[in-house]
Parts: sequence; C-alpha cells; structure tokens
Amino acid sequence: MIYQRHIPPEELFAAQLEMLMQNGRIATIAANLLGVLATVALFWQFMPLMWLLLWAGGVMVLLLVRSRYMSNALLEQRFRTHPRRVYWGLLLGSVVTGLVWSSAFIAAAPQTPASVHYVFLLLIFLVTILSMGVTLALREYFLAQLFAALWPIAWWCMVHYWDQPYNLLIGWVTLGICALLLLVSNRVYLSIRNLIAVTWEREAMARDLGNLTVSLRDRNRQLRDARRQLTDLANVDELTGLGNRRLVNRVLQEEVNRSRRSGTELAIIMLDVDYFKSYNDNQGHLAGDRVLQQLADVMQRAVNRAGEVAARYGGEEFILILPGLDQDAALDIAGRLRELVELARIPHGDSPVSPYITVSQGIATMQSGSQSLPSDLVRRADQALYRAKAAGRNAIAVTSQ
Ligand SMILES: Nc1nc2c(ncn2[C@@H]2O[C@H](COP(=O)(O)OP(=O)(O)OP(=O)(O)O)[C@@H](O)[C@H]2O)c(=O)[nH]1
Repeated sequence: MIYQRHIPPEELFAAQLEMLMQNGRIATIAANLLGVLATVALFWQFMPLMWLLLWAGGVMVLLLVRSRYMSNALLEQRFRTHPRRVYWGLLLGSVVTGLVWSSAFIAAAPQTPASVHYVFLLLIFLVTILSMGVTLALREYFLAQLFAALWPIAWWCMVHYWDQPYNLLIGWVTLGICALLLLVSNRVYLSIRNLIAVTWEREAMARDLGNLTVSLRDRNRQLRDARRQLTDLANVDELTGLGNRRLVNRVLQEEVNRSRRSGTELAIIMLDVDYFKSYNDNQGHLAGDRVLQQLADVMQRAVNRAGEVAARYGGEEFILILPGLDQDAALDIAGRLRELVELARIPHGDSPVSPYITVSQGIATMQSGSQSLPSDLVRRADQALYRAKAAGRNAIAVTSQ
C-alpha cells in the first residue's frame, strides 16, 4: 500500500505518549518545582521547618523519579513496545503528584491563616493550569493530576465548612473549576490528537513517496541496463563476439560523416579467408567455426587504437574500420594482420598457397575532402579484395579515391 489515510489506533496511542513525554517532561517538572519553591516561601512562618523541608524533598524526589521514567521510556522506545505499561506508569506519577498538592493543602489549612491557604490554593490552580497545555496529549494524564489535586481539597473545604466563613464557597468554586477545566481540556485534547494524526499522515506520505522515488529510480536503472544489453546483443556477432554487420553499417556511416566534416582520413580493410570452402568440406563446419573464432581473436589484437573497429561482415568475411589512417598506415596494419594469421599456424591441408590458413585483404581509403558514401568505400574495398584473390591469395590490394 502506498498511502494509508488514517493513523492506526495503536500508532496514535504511541505518538500521544511520545509527544506527552517529549513536551511534558521539562514543563511538568518546572511548573511543580516553582510551585514547591513558592509553597516553602509561603508557609515558612506558619509550618514547622522540618515538615516543610521533608515535604519539599519528597516532591523533588518524586519529580526526579518521574523525569527519569519518562526519559528512559523515550530512550528505549517503550512507548512503542509496551505502551500500556508506560501509560499506567505515567498515570500513577500524575495521581501521586496531584495527591502531594492536595495533602499539603489539607495539612496546612488548619495551621495557617485563611488568606495564606487561599493563596496556596491559587498556586495549585496555577500549577495545574500551567501543565495543562503541554500534558494534554493524553487527556487522562491531565485529568488524573487535576482531580487528585483539587477534589480532596474541595471535599475537605465542604466537610470543614464551619472552620472558615468561606470554606463552603471555596469547595464549590474548586468543584466548578474542575468541571470547567474538564470541558476546556476536552476541546484542547481533541485538537492535539487531530494534530498528531495529521502529522503522522504527512510523515507516512513523505516516507511512501521517498520509497516510491527510490523504487522508480531502481526500475529506471534496470530498464536502462536492459536496453543497453539489448543494444549490445543486437550489434554482436554470436559466433565470434565481434561486432556484426549492423554495427559496421552504423559505425561506418558515423566515421564517413566525421571524416567529411573534419577532413580527416579514413581506411577500411576487407578480409576473406582463403579456400575456406574446402576447409569446411574436409574438416567439417564446426572446425570451420573454430577457425573463424581464432581469426576474430587475431583481428581483435590488431586493432588497438580508440575508435578502431573489427567486425564480421558476413560468412567468412571480416572488416576493419580504421579512422584517421591513410593508405600507408592501413597497409602496415594489413601486413601485421597477415603476420599474426601466419603466426597462428592454423593447419589447412587443402590450400594450394600455404599449409596454414591464410587471408586475402582489400584496402580502401577515403582521403580528406572526399565526398564518398559508406557504400562506395565498401565497394572499393571489395574490388581490392577481389584483386588480392586474383593475385594468388594471401595477398593485400589497395584502391584509393
Ligand atoms: N564454418 C563456417 N563456414 C562458413 C560460415 N559462413 C560461411 N561459411 C563458409 O565459407 C565458405 C566460403 O566459400 P567461398 O566464398 O565459396 O570461397 P572460398 O572457399 O573461401 O575460396 P576463396 O574465398 O575464393 O578463397 C562457404 O563454404 C561457406 O559455407 C560460418 O559461419 N561457419
């Protein structure tokens, strides 16, 4: 599948946990820590110092444990592998933190003037609201802290409505704030969840597009390779591995054009095995094939400059295309070729000219300024080859324009 439109529920859940821990870790800890400092400053004169320090130390240890829990879960990707376990761990931390605040209020309220513990209650509201924005990636996480922090306070205020004139009112207001935050948090939570889903879809699409691009690039490379192989195969003679007539036609046309354009010389050599029919008749066609392969190797060795081509023109006839060579240079190559064929010493008992295989060669050249066509060049090389045969074979003949 290329593009999945909707985020699967388990992926959404893991993404919520990840976002909560990434964004909420520092913010929750910072908000609670500020709250602790403010509480110590507020209760300094009214509460036993030991009590205060113990409480502050306990809250800090709790925050440290929660922070480590979140960073480990992020590092080990546990929100993906064990999302439910991480979820319950986070909820537990949230509830305990909330209870720390409500219990502090309940413990301090009887011992502090009303104005002070009202300020403390405001502080708890502030910490809760501050952490709302960053912890609402997971609704239950926020609500756990909200209710653990505020419900016990509301309940205590109502139960002790006679202790202070406004306790009953404070209790109801706290419950009202809980209800209001519940409503607001629900809306914020839905927006954040939507945002996570949209981000996931965008990333999934970008990933799939990336994969598609890679596979298209691979497919293109394969197609290019296949096309190159096909072209190579279409230009190669199966028996000898040299270029075939199709390649000769193309290369010759290109070289003639270049020669006309740049005024450089061009030479070709047509080469034919002498008395090959009788060789075939006596040694068999397969032995004849092997001779053609050996001659192809020899020719391959004779052409070693860039641009030079040795090819099988048809039957037992070969051709060498030699760009930039004049008649003398082509004669040198033909002479060397004859030597190489002699050195190969391929026995031919039925040849009147030698006990070994020999070849006849016809050379045609195109001088600078000539307007010859490729077919003219081949025709003249053929005529020269005919003359070499007529001269007794194992010979080289030349025509020039
Ligand atoms: N083994 C083999 N023989 C081939 C192949 N192609 C052409 N021939 C043979 O090459 C021989 C060509 O003979 P001819 O052109 O009549 O002349 P020749 O016997 O070589 O005599 P000259 O060319 O006049 O010296 C024929 O017997 C063809 O069958 C091939 O692919 N393999």
